[in-house]
Amino acid sequence: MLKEAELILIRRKLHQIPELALAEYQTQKLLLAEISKLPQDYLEVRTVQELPTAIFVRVRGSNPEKTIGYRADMDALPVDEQLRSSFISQIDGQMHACGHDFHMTVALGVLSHLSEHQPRNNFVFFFQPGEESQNGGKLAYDAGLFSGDFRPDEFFALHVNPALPAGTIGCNAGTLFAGTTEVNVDFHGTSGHAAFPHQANDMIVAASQFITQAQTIVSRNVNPTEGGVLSFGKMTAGTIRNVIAGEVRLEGTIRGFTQPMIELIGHRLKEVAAGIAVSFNAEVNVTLNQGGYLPVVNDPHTTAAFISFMQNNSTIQFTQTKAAMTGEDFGYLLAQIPGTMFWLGVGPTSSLHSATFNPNEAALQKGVTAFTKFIENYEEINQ
Ligand SMILES: CC(=O)N[C@@H](CCC[C@H](N)C(=O)O)C(=O)O
Repeated sequence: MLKEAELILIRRKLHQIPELALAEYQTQKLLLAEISKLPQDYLEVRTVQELPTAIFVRVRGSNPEKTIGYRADMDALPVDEQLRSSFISQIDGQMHACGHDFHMTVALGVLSHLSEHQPRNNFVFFFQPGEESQNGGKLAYDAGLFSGDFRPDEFFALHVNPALPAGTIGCNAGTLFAGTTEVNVDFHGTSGHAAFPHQANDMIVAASQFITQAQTIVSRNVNPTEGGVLSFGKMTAGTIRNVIAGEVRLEGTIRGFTQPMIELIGHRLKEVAAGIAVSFNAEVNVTLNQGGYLPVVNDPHTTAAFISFMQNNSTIQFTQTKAAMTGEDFGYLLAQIPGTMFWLGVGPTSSLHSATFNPNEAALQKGVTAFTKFIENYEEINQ
């Protein structure tokens, strides 16, 4: 079984090679190398053409009644790391700022335990490309990659949480994460000389009005007791200070805890865009893409068992959480296969997706131990 120092080393190696969605080639190579070092007696490792950077590992149970799935996402973000360490990202402008290096390492730790202690049930580990975008979980499911021996009856996954102390497990029944929809808004007007605005159609002004009006959707259209989010994280416009920009693109995300809420925000966004198009005599196109980012809804049965175990184990710090506006394409998998997503505390550190996100490595071993203990107990109570 991987020791704590080995887990930390693997995490640091992964941290140095953060790759974007569906391009996790070095990451896959490193994981395959680590998996090949484990006892192979009960393992079957699979890579597939349909999702080339994914890895599936099946652990054959001794007396199986079901197959338990465990998913760890692999991709990183286009964030320029601002930390100083001996294991800083070696890929310019890319960083594991969402903790997926932790997710993969904990999965390897659990897998290494099971490779030495054959479980009663079968397990399928899914190292998943493309969580931050491209919905790799949905791609895998829709391509039929969870079929036959590789079909889990239940699915588990974790996400690191900088607001919880390192090693603390957090979870709640029902909705854990919001559903999200990626939104692009393209403005088409007419460029021109900065000195002759009356001869151009300035899309920076139109987009600015649009953003301001769009902010009233959450404050005026969303029921405050239900909540919703509309954030634009990227705006692309212009080339130089003295040329009026005729084209602008906004890229953002819509979040809500229910599908109707996500649809309401998307619908109002289109109405605001139509109004801006009329008032600026411009073309404004809104594109929405939800993909697999459905709300993450924890199954009552698996989640009750998970919470009960974590709450009643004196060696584990557990906290009940509330639904968060983070998104996850694990929501798509949980809509097909019942299961539980939970938080692993890695704090204190700065927020997920920040360039100074520096999760506490003490959480690695604690995460592995908590989940392996849960599995042992889960197999006993389900005999
Ligand atoms: C845990 C986490 O941070 N997940 C991402 C998921 C991205 C969803 C999608 N690409 C979108 O932006 O809508 C998140 O940003 O919450």
